[in-house]
Amino acid sequence: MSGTPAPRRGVPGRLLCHPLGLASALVLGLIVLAVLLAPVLAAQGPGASELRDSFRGPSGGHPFGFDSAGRDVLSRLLYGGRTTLGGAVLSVAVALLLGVPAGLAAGYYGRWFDGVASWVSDLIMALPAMVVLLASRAVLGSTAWVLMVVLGFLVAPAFFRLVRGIVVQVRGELYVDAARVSGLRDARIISRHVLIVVRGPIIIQTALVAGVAIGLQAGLEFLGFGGHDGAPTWGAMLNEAFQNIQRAPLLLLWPGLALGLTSGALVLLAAALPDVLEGRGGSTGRAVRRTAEAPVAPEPAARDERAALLSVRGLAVAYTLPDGSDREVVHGVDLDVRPGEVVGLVGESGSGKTQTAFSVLGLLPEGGRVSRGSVLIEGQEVVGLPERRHRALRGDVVAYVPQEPMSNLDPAFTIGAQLVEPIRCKLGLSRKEAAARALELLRMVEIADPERAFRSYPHQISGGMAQRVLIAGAMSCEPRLLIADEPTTALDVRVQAEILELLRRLQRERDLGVLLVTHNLGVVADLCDRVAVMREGRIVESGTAEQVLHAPADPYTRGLLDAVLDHVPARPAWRPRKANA
Ligand SMILES: Nc1ncnc2c1ncn2[C@@H]1O[C@H](COP(=O)(O)OP(=O)(O)OP(=O)(O)O)[C@@H](O)[C@H]1O
Repeated sequence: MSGTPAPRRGVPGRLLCHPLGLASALVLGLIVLAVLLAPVLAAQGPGASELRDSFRGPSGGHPFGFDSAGRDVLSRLLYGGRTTLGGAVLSVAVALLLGVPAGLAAGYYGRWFDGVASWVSDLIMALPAMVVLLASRAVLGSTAWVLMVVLGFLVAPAFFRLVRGIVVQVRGELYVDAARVSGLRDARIISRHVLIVVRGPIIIQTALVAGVAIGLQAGLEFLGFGGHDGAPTWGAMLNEAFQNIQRAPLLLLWPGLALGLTSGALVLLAAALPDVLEGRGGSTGRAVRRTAEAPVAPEPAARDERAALLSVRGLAVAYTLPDGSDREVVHGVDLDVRPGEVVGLVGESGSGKTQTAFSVLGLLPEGGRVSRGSVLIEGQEVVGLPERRHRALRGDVVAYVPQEPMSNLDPAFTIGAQLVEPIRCKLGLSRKEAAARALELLRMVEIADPERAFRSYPHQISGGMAQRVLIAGAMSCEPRLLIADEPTTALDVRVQAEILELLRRLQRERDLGVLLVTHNLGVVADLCDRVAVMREGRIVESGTAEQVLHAPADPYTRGLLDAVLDHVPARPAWRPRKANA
């Protein structure tokens, strides 16, 4: 293995490199610090009032002036922040305590607990939060902290759903099975393998829920239902200021600003956290995960021979293992796809086909990176390309059709919603235009009733239809290169043939270049112009489909072809042992 991986920054380091994350964290940090230091920073106590100071404007020691009762506005803002932010922290804590363990247990164990917990969660989510809060105020009394606990209870399903959804996916991962097989207890598996996956989304959700909690709490207080027994809060200050809006409109500004800044900073922080937690974005080190080394420039002579659409030279992919060492899984792959050409990448399981395809897409899993080599897409080097620019290529120039259609569709959204969103995002169309385009795409992939499919959820359609939907999604931005990773493996034979026919038609009509990852030599013979055979991370043979399938040069390719069962005679019918004797 050549080269050492660049050191990976920690989360604080990555936050410092992310302008949006840094700005929002700074604003939040300053607000929290000011609120915590209220006794030091405030000119007087929050309740200290002098009637002769009523509505007095800003002055030296009182930069925000005085309210209707002659109380210092800045002091009340600082002390009020303690109650407002404290209430949000309490709500979030209750929501985390209820939602996360329940989501972990429901997702991991499933069965009756999942059914009951999901039902309760749906029920709570269906309740109108403001009405429940008003009703609980009437029943439980007007203590604000009690209301915040109720609010935590109401937002707990947000955590439950998030955690459960992720855990259900993780539960089926091979590494979780392996941990089970190796005898690890459930608690250990959850803490070691599952929590690590959900912690990022939980942190992001926490920032969002805190913003919602602050907004709801302020809304209640603004309506006069807060119940902090005279203690200042930003919502109550808004309420008081609103009553005097004619006399001193400026009084509305300060609590409004405090609420707006805090909620805005929380939302922006939540938007930045995915990049920060996954090590994307930022001004430096953004491609650390994917490319630890500067790409090796291709030889000038080789560059001339490189294909116009996709050209891979000397590609190596390495993973950093938990003990810090590196394991190279793809060792110097060369591959070309020209416009209008279908290239099959074949090889047995584990030979490195998917890793090669993911390197082109810039989607290597966590821990994996292109350790050397070059990948040109339409002449543009993508090894070392910042994630933002690589993302721009995905969909527009290169699209991907995955292996398991069902698990690649989000069960929570209709097919239409899942097609429309990326179309809007990538093509900048309005919702209506994007919906029309999605229907056109569904028609293009020969779905019999496109309107119905558009309205359906993934569980309401068949596997073959789901694969057509994914092909429709892949074609939405008219890509020039399609990477299809075992697109028919999960389907029955008849549907396989239909999907292959569809791919063939689209490829021909649009002059698409296709990289078809497969272990099925029948599919290769059916569809591919050229074939590259992979074994243990290396291309052992490549050539036209005719050459490779009919006159294989490498013993490994011959072995693969010999393993095809076409000419093997069927076993004789089973007969009872007695009859055999
Ligand atoms: N996240 C990972 N961490 C470490 N090694 C990995 C990881 N993912 C894949 N590998 C290794 O990379 C090698 C190539 O895997 P790859 O998924 O590319 O195989 P494949 O040829 O696509 O097989 P299949 O047809 O089964 O998908 C395998 O040895 C695998 O163990």
